[in-house]
Amino acid sequence: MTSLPSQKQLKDLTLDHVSVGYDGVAVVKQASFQLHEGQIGCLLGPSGCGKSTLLRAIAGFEVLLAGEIRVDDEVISSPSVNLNPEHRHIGMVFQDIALFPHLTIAQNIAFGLTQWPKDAAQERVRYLLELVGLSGFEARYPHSLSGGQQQRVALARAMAPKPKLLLMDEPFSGLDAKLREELVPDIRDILKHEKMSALLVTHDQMEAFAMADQVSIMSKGEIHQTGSPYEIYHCPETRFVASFIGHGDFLAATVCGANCVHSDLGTIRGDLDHGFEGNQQVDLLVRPDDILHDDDSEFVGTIESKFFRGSHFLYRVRLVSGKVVYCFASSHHNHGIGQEIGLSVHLDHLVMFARE
Ligand SMILES: Nc1ncnc2c1ncn2[C@@H]1O[C@H](COP(=O)(O)OP(=O)(O)OP(=O)(O)O)[C@@H](O)[C@H]1O
Repeated sequence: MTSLPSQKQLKDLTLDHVSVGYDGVAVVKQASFQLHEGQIGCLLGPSGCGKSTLLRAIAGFEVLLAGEIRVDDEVISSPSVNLNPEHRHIGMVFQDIALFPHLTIAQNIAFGLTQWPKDAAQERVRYLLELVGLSGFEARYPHSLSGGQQQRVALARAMAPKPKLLLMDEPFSGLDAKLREELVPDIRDILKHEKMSALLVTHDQMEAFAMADQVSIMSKGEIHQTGSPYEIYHCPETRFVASFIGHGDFLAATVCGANCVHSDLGTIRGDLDHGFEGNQQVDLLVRPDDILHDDDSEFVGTIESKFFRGSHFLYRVRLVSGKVVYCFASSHHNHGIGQEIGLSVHLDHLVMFARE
């Protein structure tokens, strides 16, 4: 596979205390993060938290109420600057794909290449068709392609003019789960092969983790944390991040010494780097994979409901204290609702927050 000479690539996208809103009311507040050359970033958060609004502001479709957006050292958006979207060299891929139905696949991909010499445009289309695995489809029309194939064409079309940055708004949400699972790593590989900087919007954490180098977690218009998927999962900085990612629950606990807490599920040990003091009341983060079904444990709970997940069950268990936690158990251990099971907690690193 040959690569055409690349044009000037993005060094840094910087969002500096960006506020965006409608009718003067901010729905994105003081958002800051940086995306570096060749990185894939992701805005992840629940519906209505402001992800698309922020993406639209980066694309130039919304005027900022406050803050700055910079590409390299150039301010492209601020309350007094709004560089025209066409001059930002930013490509976009949307959930609804929106290919031109009356154009062939090759014509769709060539759509943004009208300024290119004919030969170079044809070579670019040929290269991209090969890159997205659709060589031989050039003369077909969009309606004759599957949803996944159409989304590959949409990606090729957005990448064709070699934008500095690619913005992707829920690009996989119209596709079924199986197709999504195949397409997400493929698209990541394509972006990485092209060294394309990209920013994805999604509310699906598995998609975010599979695709992105860096994830920004948003809630109610604010970015709570930006970090690698590993940092976000293992070192959540706010309660929201802790509970939003990976079904986190909190156990009431009391610090009982260096690297140890007492809880409803006994004494739990693990690295503790938050500087909490002895006897301090805390909420300890536990996830379903931290709590194991353990017949030998003296700590028991009552199964309130259960969900079959193939290789394992997810049990919802009420502890003696009344607190509800979730735990995984092998699907060979099939317990009934109302039954008591023993539980033990296994944590390497204690993530906790001072009790409010
Ligand atoms: N054109 C608009 N005019 C007024 N309010 C809007 C407009 N577009 C979005 N909003 C509001 O701004 C808030 C953020 O919306 P936004 O679409 O950015 O969220 P989101 O996180 O992308 O949500 P989803 O995942 O559901 O697409 C919501 O309360 C929404 O109702």
